[in-house]
Amino acid sequence: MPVSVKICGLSDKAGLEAAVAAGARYVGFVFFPKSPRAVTVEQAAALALEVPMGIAKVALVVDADDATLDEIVGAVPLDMLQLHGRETPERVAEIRARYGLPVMKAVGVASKADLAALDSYAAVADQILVDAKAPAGAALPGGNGLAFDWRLIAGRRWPVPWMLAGGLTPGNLAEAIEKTGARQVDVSSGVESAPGAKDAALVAAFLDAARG
Ligand SMILES: O=C(O)c1ccccc1NCC(=O)[C@H](O)[C@H](O)COP(=O)(O)O
Repeated sequence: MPVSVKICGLSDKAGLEAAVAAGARYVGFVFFPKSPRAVTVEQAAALALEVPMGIAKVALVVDADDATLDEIVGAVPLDMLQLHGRETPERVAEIRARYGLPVMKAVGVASKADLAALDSYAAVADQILVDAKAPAGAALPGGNGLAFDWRLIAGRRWPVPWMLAGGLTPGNLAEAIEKTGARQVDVSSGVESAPGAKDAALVAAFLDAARG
């Protein structure tokens, strides 16, 4: 079975077209103003209209309040919310109930101590994103192009679908899949020529690597 790919941090039509042409299963829009990949609600709404049926449109938010989420969900046709901040399991459940959209909770992993959180979130979210933990003081809570030690999650499984993220590239994807058993993967920096600029050739190479 092929590995499903999410291309995150799409902010222009060219990047989106590259992800669609290459065969991405999910496309992600980042609603975090400090990010080089940030989109406005208007930009995301326009991009979302270009996404063919069958490709899930994911809004990535960081500790968003209800007013912010109301605005995004009201304007952008979405298939999933990705929570990439310090949202508690209770807040995850609240957002899921309020918007009626599947919710994927990102959990940062740097050491064994971080693994318990994956179980807690897997009990309330529709999917979990197993990502590298952002370094202390990092400007961004994700999208830093850093990998974690994949051996930490080797053989681990959760009761919901999960995605592997963090520092994936066309060059290391095969090893990451082999070591973790991931059936879904998420990438942003590893398919960019500069922060925020998706590179069509790298996107295609990443999807090729996912197909094995
Ligand atoms: O990409 C961002 O700028 C970003 C900002 C704030 C929170 C999360 C962000 N990105 C998350 C991702 O793109 C991915 O879900 C994941 O962290 C993998 O990123 P990368 O290591 O760059 O492939």
